[in-house]
Amino acid sequence: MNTDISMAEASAAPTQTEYISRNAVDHMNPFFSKNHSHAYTHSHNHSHSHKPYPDTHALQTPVPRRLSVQIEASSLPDSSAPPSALSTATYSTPPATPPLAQAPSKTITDAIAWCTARARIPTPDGSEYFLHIYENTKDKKEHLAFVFGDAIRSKSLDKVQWNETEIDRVKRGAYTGRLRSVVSDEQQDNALPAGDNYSTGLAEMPQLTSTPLTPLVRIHSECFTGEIGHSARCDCGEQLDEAIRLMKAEGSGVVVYLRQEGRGIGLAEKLRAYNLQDLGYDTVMANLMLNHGADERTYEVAQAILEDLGLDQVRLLTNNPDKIEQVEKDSQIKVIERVPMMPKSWEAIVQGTEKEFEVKEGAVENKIVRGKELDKYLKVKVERMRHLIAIPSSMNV
Ligand SMILES: Nc1nc2c(ncn2[C@@H]2O[C@H](COP(=O)(O)OP(=O)(O)OP(=O)(O)O)[C@@H](O)[C@H]2O)c(=O)[nH]1
Repeated sequence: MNTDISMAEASAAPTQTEYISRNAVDHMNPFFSKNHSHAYTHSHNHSHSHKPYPDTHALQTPVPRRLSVQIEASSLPDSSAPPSALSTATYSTPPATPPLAQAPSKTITDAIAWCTARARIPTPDGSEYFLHIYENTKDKKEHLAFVFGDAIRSKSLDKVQWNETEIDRVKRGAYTGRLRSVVSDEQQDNALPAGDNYSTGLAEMPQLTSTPLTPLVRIHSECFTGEIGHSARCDCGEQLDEAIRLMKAEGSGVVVYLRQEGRGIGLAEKLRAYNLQDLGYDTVMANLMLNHGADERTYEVAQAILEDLGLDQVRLLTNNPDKIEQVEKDSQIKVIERVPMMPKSWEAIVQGTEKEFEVKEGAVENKIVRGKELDKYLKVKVERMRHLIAIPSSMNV
C-alpha cells in the first residue's frame, strides 16, 4: 500500500465518541491544569456552545516537508477508509471529568492510563524494546512501560485519534513493524519534491510473533539513587537490569516503570530518610520518623497500564507480596506466577561464589551491588516488609 496523505482525507470528520483526542484526554484527566478549570464544571455532554475539540487544528500536526520513511510491515490504517473501520482497538472512551463537587480525591481508585507516545529503543547488545509514555487520571506523572516483543500492543495507542493523519500515527508510534529512513543524505540536502509529496512506502504486514508464555512483568518503582546514582544502599538498579535481561531472553515482557520514587515519598524525603539511616534507623523507621508510611506506593496506574497493554495474566517479577495483592485488587489482573528476584550478592553467597566478585564493599559492578548497607536494607525488607527472600544463613548483618 502506498499512501499519500492529504489534509482532505485526514479531515474526514469522525463522530466524537469514536475517538480519543488529546483534548478529550486532557478533559477527562481530573488533575488537568487549573487554567482549564472549566473541565471540572461542565458536563461534557458537549451540547453547549463550547466546541468539543477546540484545538483540533493543533492536533493536525503540520506535515513534515523533509520526511520520507519506509514502514516495513506496517498495519497503518488506510486513511481514506471510513474512520470507524480504521480502529480495531477495543479501548473504551473514558468517562467524562466529574463535576467540581466530585473533583479529584483519594476516592478515585479506578485509574485510566493511555499511551501518548511509543518509540523503539535499540540496546547495545542488538536487542530492542519499545518505550511507552503514559498519562493517567490519577496523577500528572509520566509513567513508562518498556515493552519487549511485538505481540504486546497498547490499545490506547492503536486507537485512531481525531483528525489524525498517517504521519501523526507514525510520530506517536502507532505502527507495527519497523520504521526505516529511505532518504539518502544527498536527498536530505537537496530541495524537496514539489507539494507535500512525502509518501510513505508501506511494505507487507509482518507476522506478529506470538507470545507462548504468559508475559513476564516487572512493576518497578523509580529509584534515582539506585538506577542512576550507583548507590549501594539498595538493589533497585540491579533489579531493573535483571528484569530487562530476562525479558530480552524471553523475547517478551513488560517493565512498568512507576514514578513513585522512594516508595512514594519522593527523592528529597528519601535523602532525608537516608540521613536518618546513617544515624542507625532502618529504612522503615526512617520513613515513619519523617511522618510517612513505611510504603506509600499505590498500583492503580500499573493496573491501568497493564489493562491498556491487554495483559490480564502475568508472571510478576517481585519479592514483595504487597505488590501482588495490590495489583490483583479490584482488577481482572491475575498474577499466575511470582518470579523471585534474588539479590545477586545474596545469590552468590548461597552458591558460594561471592569471592568471584572482585569488587570492594559497597562497589557496584554492572549494577550488581553488595555491601553491609545493602544487606541491612534487604534484611529489613524481609523482616519488616514481608519480602519473600531467604536471608543467607551464613550472612552476618
Ligand atoms: N523511602 C525509601 N525508599 C527507598 C529506600 N531504598 C529504596 N527505596 C525505594 O524503594 C522502591 C523500591 O521499589 P521496587 O524495587 O519496585 O519494589 P520493592 O518493594 O523493593 O519490591 P520488589 O518487587 O521485590 O523489588 C523505589 O521507589 C526506591 O526509590 C529507602 O531506604 N527509603
